[in-house]
Amino acid sequence: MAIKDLVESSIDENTVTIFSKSWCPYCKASKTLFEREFPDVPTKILELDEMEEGSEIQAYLAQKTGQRTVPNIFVNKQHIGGNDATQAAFKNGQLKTLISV
Ligand SMILES: N[C@@H](CCC(=O)N[C@@H](CS)C(=O)NCC(=O)O)C(=O)O
Repeated sequence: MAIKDLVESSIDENTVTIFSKSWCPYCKASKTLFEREFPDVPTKILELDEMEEGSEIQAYLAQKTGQRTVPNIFVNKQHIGGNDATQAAFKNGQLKTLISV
């Protein structure tokens, strides 16, 4: 599958999509937040460091979102951003609202 299709289908087919790296502490914090607060919400986690196409996916995401770092998180097809943005969106209630859409 082309990189663009892989990324776009992941975003389209899951309520929450987290582009992550397995060793990344910010990614761990975001994954823990979704596991704890939204355990029943369909969530796709792609560990880019464990995928052959990981670097290409990261490059495509940078082009698509302007964000080069992981985690790079989407909720209901909307780009949220990294861990800082995700934690802030949780605290102010936006994350719950977006998930419920
Ligand atoms: N403030 C960012 C920090 C993200 C960050 O620094 N991520 C590191 C990994 S822990 C990263 O993406 N480094 C570049 C890379 O791995 O290519 C956030 O909240 O998401």
